[in-house]
Amino acid sequence: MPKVLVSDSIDQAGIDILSQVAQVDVKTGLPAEELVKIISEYDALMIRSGTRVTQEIIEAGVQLKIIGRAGVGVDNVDVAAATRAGIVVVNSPEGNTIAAAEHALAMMLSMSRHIPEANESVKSGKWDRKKFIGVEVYKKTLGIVGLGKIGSHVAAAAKAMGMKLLAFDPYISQERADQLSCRLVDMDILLQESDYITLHMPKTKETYHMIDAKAFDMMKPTARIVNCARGGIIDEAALVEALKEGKIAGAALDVYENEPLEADSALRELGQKLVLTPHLGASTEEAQVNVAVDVAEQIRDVLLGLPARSAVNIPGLYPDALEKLKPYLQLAETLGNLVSQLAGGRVDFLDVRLQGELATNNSQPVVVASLKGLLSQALRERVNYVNASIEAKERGIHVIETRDAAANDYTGSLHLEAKGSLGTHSVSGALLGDREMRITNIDGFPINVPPSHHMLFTLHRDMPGIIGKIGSLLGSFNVNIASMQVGRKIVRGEAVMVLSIDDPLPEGLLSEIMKVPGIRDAYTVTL
Ligand SMILES: NC(=O)c1ccc[n+]([C@@H]2O[C@H](COP(=O)([O-])OP(=O)(O)OC[C@H]3O[C@@H](n4cnc5c(N)ncnc54)[C@H](O)[C@@H]3O)[C@@H](O)[C@H]2O)c1
Ligand SMILES: O=C(O)CC[C@@H](O)C(=O)O
Repeated sequence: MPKVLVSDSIDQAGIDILSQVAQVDVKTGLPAEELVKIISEYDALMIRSGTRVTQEIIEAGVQLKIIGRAGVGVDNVDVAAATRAGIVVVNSPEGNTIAAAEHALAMMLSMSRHIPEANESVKSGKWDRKKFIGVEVYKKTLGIVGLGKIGSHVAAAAKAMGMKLLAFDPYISQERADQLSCRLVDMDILLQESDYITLHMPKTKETYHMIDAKAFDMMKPTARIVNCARGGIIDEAALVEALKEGKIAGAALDVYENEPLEADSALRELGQKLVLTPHLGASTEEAQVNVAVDVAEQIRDVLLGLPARSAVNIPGLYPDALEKLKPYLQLAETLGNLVSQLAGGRVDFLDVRLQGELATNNSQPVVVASLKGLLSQALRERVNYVNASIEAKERGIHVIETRDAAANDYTGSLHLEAKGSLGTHSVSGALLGDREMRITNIDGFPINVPPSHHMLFTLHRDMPGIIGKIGSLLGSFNVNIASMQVGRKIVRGEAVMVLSIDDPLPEGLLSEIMKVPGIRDAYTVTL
């Protein structure tokens, strides 16, 4: 039975799903050194934001097949290292959207009405009403940075509260912004015109310290900022200064550069102007069930050999889409493997031509499968759907993808051309009746053969007697021919012969074949 380690607290609904297929060990709060020591026993790791999955942990996880992040942000996982190691990383992109959006709104309102301090004051026996005069959000301008899933929900709710909306998101269309009633502006305008600013983008090189001293200088002295996205987007030292100097009126933070927030952080000293919560954006009962179930189901599926629907490092596929694509994936792997054996050496360019229905659907996995097949000769079981693209890139293989939606004789077909150190070779293939694979072309010669485990290909001159000679030669070495086909472009010109044979060619037979008059080349392939 596979083993799953759950290293952060996860809703029981997720544990129940995992327990159907695996032994589940829940060990929360492990120090990194301890995790490195035990991870080699596990096939899957399930985390929230509390565990940092470093390269060291990934390298120690020799059995790991999947890392599941019960939440959105995977910035606590070294995804590049996981990809290199062929480990799928999955998340739950939508499970906590509403929870995080509602938390941002709650922060905005509680900051505006001094709810944390008023609550503390009443509980300490006071009845102070003058101290807690707040401000309304109605008719105020809200600047939303990052108009993705959470930002969009915030926009809809804020609009309903009567706020005017600005948005900055370099990757969002004008049309989407219009749908959400947001005026798409550049960041400087958003900083200058907003009464409230709420951050909902990922932490990237681009967004790290995006809100720095310069940004605070541009903001209104009455402005308030909320960060329920990621620590590090706001420069905390600059925020402390901006609040102390009255450059802005208030801030509310759920996330921090270092979590847990240091006990002596200057942020803890800022009183009423700053509302702090300990990364609670996703902490609702509903969201915790959503993310736990979403990620546990994906871990279960991957352990059962099925694909994950929200993998961040491979193209995700829903089961029905996969069911349709599966025979093509097999075809692509077979053709990739075949063309690499025909190429016989280093491949520098792989031209992947998708035709018919393959050109119109989400066929990125077919390209990945072609690369997996191509690299399988060199890397064997080390190459998989997760790392095939990265391995190809690291080997300097340029992939050119072309699509032609016009159907030929088949509903969908695939053509691979490999250019390498020993020349150029190409293969085409298609499916017969949805499932049966056919090789339909080799190096420009039309054929129609099912791939088989052992195959012999010859390039020869199309002339009488040659097929008989090859047949007798194989018979004299006791090699049984399962099927044989010849493909030619013109009569008595060049031709290819493709033989499916029951066993590998015995030693010495290939050189005998090469001696047959008219044979230009001969090679064996194992698929
Ligand atoms: N506090 C929490 O507990 C909590 C919970 C859930 C999500 N989050 C965080 O909230 C953030 C948003 O999550 P989401 O689900 O909405 O993600 P999303 O991918 O749906 O949206 C992110 C948006 O940010 C935009 N963006 C990227 N770079 C940008 C840039 N330089 N400037 C402006 N916009 C940029 C993207 O175009 C996208 O529209 C993430 O950082 C996520 O980790 C936090
Ligand atoms: O695990 C959590 O509670 C936080 C999750 C949140 O930060 C996310 O990115 O989904």
